[in-house]
Order: sequence, then structure tokens, then C-alpha cells
Amino acid sequence: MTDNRTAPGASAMPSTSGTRDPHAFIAGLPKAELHVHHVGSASPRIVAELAARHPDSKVPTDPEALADYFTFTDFAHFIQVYLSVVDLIRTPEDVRLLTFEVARDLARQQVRYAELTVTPYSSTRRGIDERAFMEAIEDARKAAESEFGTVLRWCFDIPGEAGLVSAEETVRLATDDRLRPEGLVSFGLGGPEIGVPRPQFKPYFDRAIAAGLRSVPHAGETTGPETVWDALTELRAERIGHGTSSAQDPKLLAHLAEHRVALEVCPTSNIATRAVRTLDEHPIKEFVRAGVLVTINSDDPPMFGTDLNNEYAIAARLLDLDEQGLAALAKNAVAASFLDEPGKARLSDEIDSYTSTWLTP
Ligand SMILES: O=C(O)c1cccc(C(=O)CC[C@H]2O[C@@H](n3cnc4c(=O)[nH]cnc43)[C@H](O)[C@@H]2O)c1
Ligand SMILES: [Zn+2]
Repeated sequence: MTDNRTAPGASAMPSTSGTRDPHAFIAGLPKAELHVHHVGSASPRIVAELAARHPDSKVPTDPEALADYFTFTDFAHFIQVYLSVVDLIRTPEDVRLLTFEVARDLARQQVRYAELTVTPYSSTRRGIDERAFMEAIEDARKAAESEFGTVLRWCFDIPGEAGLVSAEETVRLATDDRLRPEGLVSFGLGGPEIGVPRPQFKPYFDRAIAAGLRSVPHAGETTGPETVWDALTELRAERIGHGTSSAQDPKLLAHLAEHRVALEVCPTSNIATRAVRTLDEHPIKEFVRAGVLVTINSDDPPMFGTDLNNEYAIAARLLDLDEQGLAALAKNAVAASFLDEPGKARLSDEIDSYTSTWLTP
């Protein structure tokens, strides 16, 4: 096991099962977020502002009503609600507002670097001009970096259930040199997995990879480990979104560990969409035990009533981590990110120096 993987119990510091409360440490810990959706990050504050611009929307704006609205019966219900929030984003100015405000919320949690999953198809098909869409996200990315110091990068994902038309549109937007945004680093696949086999997307991933993008599909969130194998062999995945069901296949876990294919684990999301019954049944421990590179992420934080700091606190409890263990987890995300090597070294050093200052009496 390399030193940037979490190894519960490997650290000399007292664990979170002792008296230490990890929340303050986590709040200040510099972090990278690798699995967080653009629209799924719209906080009640952002939703309220968008809904005020478009009062015909059925999305409630009162925070209490919104909490009820964001309670899901299953994954299909989650997607239905998700798409109602997508319907609130109608103009390039809405896109810019959403992106900039999402960056503000990330920066407040000491997220220094985030790969934000954006679904351009959902916006262009609703009539937003493609060039204006790209300009809006890029403009917000640059403004956020200079105002908050948080670096954003994009993952363009295919909304799988919308079919191959959406795959064609997404790969076109991602690879056309006149449109492709500077911040784009990866290509993904989201939405439901049941009835949406991964192999059909191979030609689109091949084109994206040929254009220099990294492959990060969702897989094994709501279907079995065979979907994760498909993502690896057909879509050449370098990281897996969720990958929860990998725990059912020891050979798969060994493969992920050997090839350093990181899992983007989002514990609260898995409970909210009913992919996993309870947090205590979450397979994160099995992943770590098998030597898989585990990263902690928030997915659609306001929709799931969480944020990245809370996901780290959950991981600390499930994995019995102390400060060193949490820092190792944060460094896993840096290692698995698509930052360049100097960027990775800087952020890892920042995590180390924060941790040693914190632990110095
Ligand atoms: O935009 C459309 O018109 C459209 C039409 C048909 C189907 C879809 C989708 O399936 C959109 C799904 C949307 O969900 C996003 N997302 C957010 N969180 C997750 C997750 O945990 N697992 C999978 N997908 C997720 C994803 O980025 C898609 O954009 C859209
Ligand atoms: Zn996701």
C-alpha cells in the first residue's frame, strides 16, 4: 500500500473513536472534490434566486419545503426531481450565476480544486446557445479562481438515459476545438444505469479519449459489479463514479487496487438514492481493506442535505480515522485528480502543512 492511501489504524494519532471531534479539523482541511454535479450543487440560496427569475417553476424555494422536495423514494425519483432543477437554468446568465455560486460554496469548505460534472446536453437541448453556455461556465470559472482561489475543472457527462443522441451531442461539444472549454479535463456518463448498458457508449468515449479527455463514468451505483467491469474494459475508465457494487466482486476490487483506479465514494448520496440501505452497511471499509484508492465526494450536496465536510466526517466515523487518516484521505483525492504534477504536489504539501500545524501542541 502506498503512503497516499488511507489505512485505518496505521496512524499513531488517537482515532475518532476517542475523544477528538474531527469537525473542526475537517472544516479547515484543504480538499479536492472529484465527484460533484453542477446542477446538483444548487443550494437553497441558488435555487431561490433562480426560481425568483423563473416564477413558473414548480421547485419550492422555502428551505423547509425544499428539504421535503429533496427526499427521494428511489433513484428514478431522484432523477425526476433533478431534472426539475435543470429546468430552472434557462439562460447563460443562470449558468454563470449557478457556477460562480457553487464555487463560492466549495471555497467556504476549503475546497481548493474541484472537477465539476456538467451536463451540457441538458442545457443546449433546452435552448441555451452552445457557445454562450461555454462562455458562461468559463467566465464563472475564471472569476471564481481569482475571487476565491478555488480551481474548477469540468467533466462533461452524457445523461445516459437520454440515449445516443445525447452521447453524440456531448462528445461533439467536448471535442470541437471552437467550443471545447479550456477547463475541460474529462468525459463522463451519468443518469440511471438500469436499462442503460455502458458498452453502447464506447465509440463516444473513444472519441473523447482520443481528444485528450480522461474517462470517468458512473458505474456500479445502482447495478452490479459487471457494470464496473464494462466501464473499465469498454469505456477505459480511469476513475469510477461511485462503484459501490464493486464490493461484491473480490477480483474487481483487486483489479481496481492494482491499477490504481480510484473510486469516487459519495456515502450520503448512496443512502439518499437508496443504493445502500444504511451508512453502517456502506462498503467503504471493504474498499480500503482491499487497497483501493478511495476518494470522498459529495455528488449533489444540497439535494442530499450534505456537503463535502460532512462526507469526510462520515468517512472518519466509518473508517475510524484520526487527523492523519483524514489528511491521507484528502491526499487520495489529490492523487486521483487530473491536476498536473506540480499542482498535485502543491495541494498535497498544503494538506501536510495544515495537518502538522494542527497537530503541533
Ligand atoms: O436533460 C435531459 O433532457 C435529460 C433527458 C433524459 C434523461 C436525463 C438524465 O438522465 C439526466 C441525469 C442527470 O443526473 C445527473 N446526476 C446527478 N447525480 C447523479 C448520480 O448520483 N448518478 C447518476 N447521475 C447523476 C447526471 O449528471 C445527469 O446529467 C436528462
Ligand atoms: Zn454523480
